[in-house]
Amino acid sequence: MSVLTIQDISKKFADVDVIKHLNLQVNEGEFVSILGPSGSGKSTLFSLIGGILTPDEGTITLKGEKINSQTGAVSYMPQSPSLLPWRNVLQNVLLGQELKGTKDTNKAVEMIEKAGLAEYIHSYPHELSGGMKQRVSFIRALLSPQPIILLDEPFSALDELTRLDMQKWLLSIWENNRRTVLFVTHNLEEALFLSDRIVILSNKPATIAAEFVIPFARPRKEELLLDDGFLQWKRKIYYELKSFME
Ligand SMILES: Nc1ncnc2c1ncn2[C@@H]1O[C@H](COP(=O)(O)OP(=O)(O)OP(=O)(O)O)[C@@H](O)[C@H]1O
Repeated sequence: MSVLTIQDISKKFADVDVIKHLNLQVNEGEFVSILGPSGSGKSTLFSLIGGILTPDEGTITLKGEKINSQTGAVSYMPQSPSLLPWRNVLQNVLLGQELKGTKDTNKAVEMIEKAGLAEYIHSYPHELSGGMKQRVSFIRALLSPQPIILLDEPFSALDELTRLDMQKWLLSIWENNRRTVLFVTHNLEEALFLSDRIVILSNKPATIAAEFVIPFARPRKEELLLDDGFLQWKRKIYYELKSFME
């Protein structure tokens, strides 16, 4: 069943077409990644879905309801963790639920413990590392009641090893929860490792240039990254991406 349906949306800034006639559907429990050249309109697309921007044309529908220009309908995790500095870890995790009037402290505590952050539950953001802040931010998104989570390059600021740790962690948490996720990344390997489906945006004006259903079984383990099948897929999508950058 489709959770998010984007129908024929277009967006211009001044006279420049940034998104043109873009169609995309995300199904219940699916993990879909969006890959595209820099400046192709990935963040603009997220701002449209999040209601921060209004499309010039087209419709964005969430579970059958039109959400053009509507903020708060989706759960959003930005590139840098936007934790409130005056709230501790538990209070930050509960924020998304509080805004929607549904608070489940026990579940929040359980998730924080599962994330290996039990001893930091009453710590403040300035006492956490970058990876820890991202975990808190992701748990908050995961526990928010909206039907879809948008993740905008959540690991881009992390070093390579922390990034791999975070990918493995996110995957294990997600495979146990199966929330519907739309994920933006520049990193092809990351998209392949995490996703059920990868969508490639064309250069500006952005439209869906190609789409791949990723067949690797779940749960996925780190060893997959070295598997021949994985490398073949990486090559295939790499050439597809490259053809849009030339
Ligand atoms: N508010 C705005 N006003 C004018 N132009 C804008 C605005 N926001 C974005 N753009 C332009 O729209 C295009 C797409 O930008 P966007 O940030 O969505 O791309 P992106 O794919 O997320 O880029 P990156 O991968 O580098 O983060 C760019 O050419 C950008 O300059």
